[in-house]
Amino acid sequence: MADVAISIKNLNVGYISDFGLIKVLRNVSIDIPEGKITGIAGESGSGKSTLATSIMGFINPPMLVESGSIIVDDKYEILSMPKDELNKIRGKVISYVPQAAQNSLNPIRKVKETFADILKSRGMDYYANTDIVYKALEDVGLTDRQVLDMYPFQLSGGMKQRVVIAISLILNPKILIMDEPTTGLDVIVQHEILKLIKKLQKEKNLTLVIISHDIAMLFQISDYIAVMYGGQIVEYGKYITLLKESYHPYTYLLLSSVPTVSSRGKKLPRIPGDFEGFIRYPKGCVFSSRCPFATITCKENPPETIVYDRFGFYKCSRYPQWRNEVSKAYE
Ligand SMILES: Nc1ncnc2c1ncn2[C@@H]1O[C@H](COP(=O)(O)OP(=O)(O)OP(=O)(O)O)[C@@H](O)[C@H]1O
Repeated sequence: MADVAISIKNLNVGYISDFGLIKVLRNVSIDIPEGKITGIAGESGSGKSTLATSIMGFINPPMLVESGSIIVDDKYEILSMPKDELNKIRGKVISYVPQAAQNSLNPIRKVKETFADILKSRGMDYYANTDIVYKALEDVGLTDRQVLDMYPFQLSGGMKQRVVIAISLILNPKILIMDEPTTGLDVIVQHEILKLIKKLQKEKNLTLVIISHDIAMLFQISDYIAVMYGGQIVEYGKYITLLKESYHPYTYLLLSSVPTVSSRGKKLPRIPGDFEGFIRYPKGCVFSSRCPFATITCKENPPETIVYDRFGFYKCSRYPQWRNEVSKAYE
C-alpha cells in the first residue's frame, strides 16, 4: 500500500533464555502511515525497543523472530533480507536513533571523525562530501562548524542529540525511528529537540516513529499513537481520537494519570498492580488483571482486534460499556 511506510503483520518476537524462548511481542500488526509522526507509547518493558529493533532488522541472539512480516517502504521484506542488503537500506531508506544515542557517540573521536566513519561505511569520502555534512548540521541548528572539531564531552546534551539526529538523516532516509529522543535531557532542551524533530519531519516529509514512555510528550507531537502493553499494541489511532475517546481502558488510565491544570487538586486515577511478566503471561486480555473494568470473560478470553479505520484499532471486548463505568470507578 503506497501510503503505508511500515507494514507489520502478526509479528512474534522473543528472547532465548535459560527458561526457553520468552515471547515478548505477541501478534503485533500495524500499518504506519507515510509522512506522519507515529508515537509508540508504553511503560518500560512493554516491548517498544524490541519492536524498533525488529523493524530495523537488528535481530541477533538472544533475540529471535518466531513469525510475522515487516515490509518497509512497500518493498523491503525486512525479515527475509540478507544482512548486506539490510545494511544498504539502513540510513538511506530507514534510519534509527537508539535510546540514549547521544551517550553512545565515541568519546575519543571528534564529531567529524564520526561523520567520516558513517560516510566511509557507505563508500563516501568525508572531504569530498563536506557540503552534505554542513547541510546536515545546519538542518539541526548547528551552524557553527567548529562543532566538527569537538569531542562529545565538549558538547551539551542537546548538542549531542542534534549531532545524532544529523548523522541519522545524512543519507536522506524516508523513515526515521527514534527511541526515547528526549530522555535524559532537561525540560527546556527537551522542548527544543521536539520542535526540531517536528520541523525536520515537515521539511523532509519524513515518516517519523517516536518511541517513548512519556505519553504526554507523544500526544504533543504525534499524528498517530500506538499504545503498547505487555508486548501487544492494545490501541492505535489518530492522537485526537485517543485523546477524546480512548477505546482501551489502559489508554484512558495512562492519559488520566498525566497531571494537567484542570486536574489540579483532584485525585488522579492510578493503574493498580504490575504487569505479570512475559513468563506468566495472562491467558485472556493482557491488561485484565489491572483493569478496573475487567470481567471474568476478559480474564479468560483474549479480545478480538476491532479495526475501525485504516489506521485505527483497539483490543477490548468491553468497549463501549466500560466508558459508562468510569464515573462509578473514579468520579
Ligand atoms: N537482550 C535481551 N535479552 C533478554 N530479554 C530482553 C532483552 N532485551 C529486552 N528483553 C526483555 O524484553 C522485554 C521488553 O523489553 P523492551 O526493551 O523491548 O521494552 P521497552 O518497552 O522498550 O522498555 P524500556 O523503555 O525500558 O527500554 C523486557 O521484559 C526485557 O527484559
